[in-house]
Amino acid sequence: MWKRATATLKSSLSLHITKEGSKYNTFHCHRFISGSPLHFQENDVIYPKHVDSVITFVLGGPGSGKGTQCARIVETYGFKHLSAGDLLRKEVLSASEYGTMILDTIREGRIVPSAVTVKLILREMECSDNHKFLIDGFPRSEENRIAFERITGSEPDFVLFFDCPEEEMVKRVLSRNQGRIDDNIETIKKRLKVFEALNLPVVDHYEKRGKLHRGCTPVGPGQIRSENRPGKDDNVK
Ligand SMILES: Nc1ncnc2c1ncn2[C@@H]1O[C@H](COP(=O)(O)OP(=O)(O)O)[C@@H](O)[C@H]1O
Ligand SMILES: O=c1ccn([C@@H]2O[C@H](COP(=O)(O)OP(=O)(O)O)[C@@H](O)[C@H]2O)c(=O)[nH]1
Ligand SMILES: [Mg+2]
Repeated sequence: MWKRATATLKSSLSLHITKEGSKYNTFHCHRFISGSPLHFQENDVIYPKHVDSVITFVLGGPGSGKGTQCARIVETYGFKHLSAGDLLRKEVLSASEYGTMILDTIREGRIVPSAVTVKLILREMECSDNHKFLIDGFPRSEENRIAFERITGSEPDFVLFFDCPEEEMVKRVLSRNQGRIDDNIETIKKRLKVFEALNLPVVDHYEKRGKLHRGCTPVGPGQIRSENRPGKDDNVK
């Protein structure tokens, strides 16, 4: 799966690179400059369809290896990696009016309101010179997905889904050692429930749209195994 997914990414990339007259990063979101408050109007569309960025959503349960694989994709393909969780944690550390709400939500393993998360993602996209984005850990619910698609007026080009046995995810999160407030057994149990109830419907949605590329990462650090070739481990690089 991995080679297929990256080959598709690569060919899409060269298509985009050779497309004449493309205008990357010409987001019509000057209202949303870095540091601005996180307010949306009901009918805001701030990322019009004609913009030629490559958007890849990276989904999977807590500890499935999203962040790890994103770092490798960045090394190899030069995408800009945007981790929704990292952006939310950064917002907590800033003087944001939403800091307390975000922290409480993360502590309880729930999902932050879509308007806040979408705004943080778009703010980063706007500031980047890159036109290829890996959006890691978002959308986490159908509500997230619908909000992103409504506000940006676009769908992702690809969706990568890292499948991993629950037991392995729990083991990895408990030994992650990043000092995260939600990496404890109580919160993990809640996150896994939320993942199943709210995130898997997003995965199903993109599978039906033919955009989903599945992989699994239960085989050791930095490795990924293709579900199409069981037993044949495949280094990402
Ligand atoms: N294939 C793998 N095998 C074993 N451990 C892994 C693998 N991929 C990632 N890890 C480790 O598991 C933990 C969670 O990985 P991470 O990439 O942060 O997952 P996610 O972003 O999906 O929560 C990290 O400590 C990471 O080093
Ligand atoms: O789009 C998002 C991404 C993350 N989160 C919150 O941030 C936490 C940590 O997310 P992250 O992606 O960092 O966790 P991971 O899956 O990588 O362990 C989640 O459990 C949610 O509470 C959220 O509300 N919306
Ligand atoms: Mg992560």
